[in-house]
Amino acid sequence: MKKRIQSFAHAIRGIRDFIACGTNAKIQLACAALVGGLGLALEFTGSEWIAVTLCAGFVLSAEALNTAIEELANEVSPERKESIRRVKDIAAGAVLIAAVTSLLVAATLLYSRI
Ligand SMILES: Nc1ncnc2c1ncn2[C@@H]1O[C@H](COP(=O)(O)OP(=O)(O)OP(=O)(O)O)[C@@H](O)[C@H]1O
Repeated sequence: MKKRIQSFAHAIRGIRDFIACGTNAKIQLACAALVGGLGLALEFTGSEWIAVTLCAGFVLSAEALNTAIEELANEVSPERKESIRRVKDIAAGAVLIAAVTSLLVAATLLYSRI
């Protein structure tokens, strides 16, 4: 049980590091707060809240993994390498996929309200 609690504490510390060192994380959290405010103003339904919560979690998780991969890549290979470029670009691509998907969901939600 102590081990489980420790793992949880490590994960919380990881989230704190992610927010502290990443500008993108702060921007994405601000966007999530904005969408939350919009949801309150527009009185989102239960399924609309589920959709926006999943999207926010999806983007933030992708960004956290991207940040972890960048940190690891910088540590393992500070010199420029084609393989590291690919790794970093693919990880950044994952964030872009999550962000574009979320924007499409947001656009669909807002369109359905017009
Ligand atoms: N060691 C390297 N070898 C080759 N290319 C690299 C290397 N480091 C970075 N790059 C290239 O520069 C880009 C930007 O890398 P950088 O580490 O600066 O990320 P970043 O600007 O913090 O990116 P993000 O905006 O995704 O957080 C990478 O996507 C990659 O194309």
